[in-house]
Amino acid sequence: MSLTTPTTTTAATTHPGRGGVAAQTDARQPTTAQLRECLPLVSVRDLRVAYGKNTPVLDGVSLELFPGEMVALLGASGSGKSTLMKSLTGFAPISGGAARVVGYDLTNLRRGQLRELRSGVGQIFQQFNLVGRLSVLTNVLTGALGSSGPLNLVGGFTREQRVRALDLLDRVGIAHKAQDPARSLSGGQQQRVAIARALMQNPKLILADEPVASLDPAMSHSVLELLREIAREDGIPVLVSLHVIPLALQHTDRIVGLRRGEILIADPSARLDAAALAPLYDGAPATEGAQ
Ligand SMILES: Nc1ncnc2c1ncn2[C@@H]1O[C@H](COP(=O)(O)OP(=O)(O)OP(=O)(O)O)[C@@H](O)[C@H]1O
Repeated sequence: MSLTTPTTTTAATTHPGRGGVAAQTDARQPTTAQLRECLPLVSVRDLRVAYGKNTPVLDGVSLELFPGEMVALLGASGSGKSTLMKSLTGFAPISGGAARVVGYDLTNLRRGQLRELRSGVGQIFQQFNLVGRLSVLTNVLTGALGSSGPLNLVGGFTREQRVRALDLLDRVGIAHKAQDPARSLSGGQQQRVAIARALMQNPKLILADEPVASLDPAMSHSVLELLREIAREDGIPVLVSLHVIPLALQHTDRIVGLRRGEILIADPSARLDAAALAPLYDGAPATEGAQ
């Protein structure tokens, strides 16, 4: 199926948080059923992660991510959200279960495959992780290093890479800042640079660990909208951990809720509300947030 030319309407475009406006369907978006026809790009079964000899941080977690969907990972502090994200790129120790990520079997990687896997996964972090003294353009270009080798930063990037990086900056709305040092940008702009850098990798999957935790409400909405647009237009699944429930309800297709290392909730966002998500936080409404 083509994710760029779907013809039917979808309930996955519901935005329950937008002033109570009734769901609008968008004929350009793929339906959930269409997405499910694709093979999952992430398939995790009964995943168990334990640091050393400690009690497992994740125990029996199963999860699939399909092309084009944006999925929120919710849960109280310490529930295992970052650990789950890290485990998908081999940064957390898997001690049981099965995990297949963008075609690689994480429990049975051959030599060199971990680097290949990581180069196919775009990662977005709360603190943007840009090199502040380097230009915005160079920061985006560094996204190409995983596939073309570290010497390129010294030897220079190709004209094609520069054109692509500028196109990506245009796409995220900050091409006019291309030559500015990254540190001179606002937090929201820096996160857009980080997203452009991730796209420079030609990722098959994007993992965004609390990408809006340092941003004001308006910026949070616009960054999440950008990520959702990328998921849909490029067919890239985006897994995003969030602490603000209304943002998750408004901007994602599905919500996966962790409590103490186990999945408690896994439902389309349109079928959930703050009350349904309260058990993730042992009933405390602390994370409903004001955004
Ligand atoms: N490298 C590590 N070594 C040992 N324990 C760890 C390590 N990383 C995380 N943990 C533990 O794993 C548990 C889950 O942590 P994790 O960071 O995944 O939670 P989280 O849901 O992302 O939390 P937060 O929302 O606060 O970021 C915590 O008890 C934490 O102390």
